[in-house]
Amino acid sequence: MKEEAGVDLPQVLPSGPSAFIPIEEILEEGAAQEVMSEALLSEGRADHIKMMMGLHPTYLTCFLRTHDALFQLDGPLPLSWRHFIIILASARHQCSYLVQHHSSAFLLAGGDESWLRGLHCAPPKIQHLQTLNKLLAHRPWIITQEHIQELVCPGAEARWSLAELIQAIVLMSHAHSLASFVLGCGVLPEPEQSADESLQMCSATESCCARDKARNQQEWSEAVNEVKLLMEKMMIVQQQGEEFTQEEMVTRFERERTESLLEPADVQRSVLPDCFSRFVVDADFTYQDFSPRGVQAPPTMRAQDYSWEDHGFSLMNRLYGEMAQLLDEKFQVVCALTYHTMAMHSHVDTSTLRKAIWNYIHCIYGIRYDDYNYGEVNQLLERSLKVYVKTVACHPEKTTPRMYFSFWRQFRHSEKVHVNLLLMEARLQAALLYALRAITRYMT
Ligand SMILES: CC(C)C[C@H](N)C(=O)O
Repeated sequence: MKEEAGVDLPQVLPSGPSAFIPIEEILEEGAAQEVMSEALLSEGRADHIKMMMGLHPTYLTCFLRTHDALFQLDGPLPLSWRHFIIILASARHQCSYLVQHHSSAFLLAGGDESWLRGLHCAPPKIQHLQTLNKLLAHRPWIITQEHIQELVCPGAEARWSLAELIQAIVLMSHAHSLASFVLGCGVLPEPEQSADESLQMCSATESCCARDKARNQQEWSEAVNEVKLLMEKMMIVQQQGEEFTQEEMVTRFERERTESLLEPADVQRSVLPDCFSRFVVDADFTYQDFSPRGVQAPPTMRAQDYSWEDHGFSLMNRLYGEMAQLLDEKFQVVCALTYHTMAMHSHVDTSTLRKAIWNYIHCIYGIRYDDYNYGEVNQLLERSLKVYVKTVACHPEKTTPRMYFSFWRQFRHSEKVHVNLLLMEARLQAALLYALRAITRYMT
């Protein structure tokens, strides 16, 4: 952690949408946008998540379409159930923002108050989702057709129809990845929510705040050089015409993956507060599996064998057509999102960098692209960025202000939020791919 020691953390922000980003910066970049004004007009105010996403209006429009479809349109599951499923999913990542928001929405939708006492008070049918919830959140590659069968097979007590199940799967994965966004961007509770959790987070920020201002000058010029260096590397990567053997490509993928597994993980276990533990079964189950021989890597899924474009989309299109289209559009928008900027530079082609981030997240989830050279991930993503990305994608509850401020010190906050958008969508797609693959196997 030596390289992080010199990071200056800004003064604590007492209020606003994020503990990491000054409110002025969010308003300046986001508030003028049309989508934000629409949200303000229709609901009287924009919530913190929307304010943060409002930094990227094209994405926000698309996100809201999916979000509205999940909670407004007809569908097999009653509205109160949908909110309850979100509570179960976000509790796995200790995301109090989402748990609180959806607890209120659950009651507003006519949900039975007693369910909020804990999972054991909900009907057995919902309780049966807990294994899938756990696997989707932490180790989706383990999901098999048997998990699907247990829930949908005709003999099963409190059986799930495939249409219901696919909706539940989308809700759970949506919540897990949104929890990554909330915790990765330091989103603060809404004024009406109780602030306990985030207060803890703020005091952590505060405690490592006071630093000597004079040193900033020198750090800034170092940071400026880092951007230049990164842009040079991007040019080199773009011009590289080198061909590698398939073995070499696989080795490079494995190298990245092994390194990512060795990043400091959440070995320290803390006791789960009751507001989450009542919705969580097997709280010790997380991304990493520490077997007696060390850390176990997820098995590889080759994108050529199962990809969103060629397989996942068409299956989802059959089972939950409208959602397949919306998700597809959201994936395309997030992957194409660019302003051609890099910190203080403009007119830059950032595609290699954005692709490296996306592919790194899929790599952490065991998904390998045959035609991608993972050496690029190594060249373009600095270590502190990798630590942040892995933490937010796999253990978002462990994100600290220090991690947020350590990477890309010279970049704009909106660019770090951009990283979070890539991160949450890549994570969502990875989880969906494994679940859909299991459904395909169940159906054939
Ligand atoms: C994540 C960032 C490096 C993205 C960059 N600002 C762009 O417009 O493409």
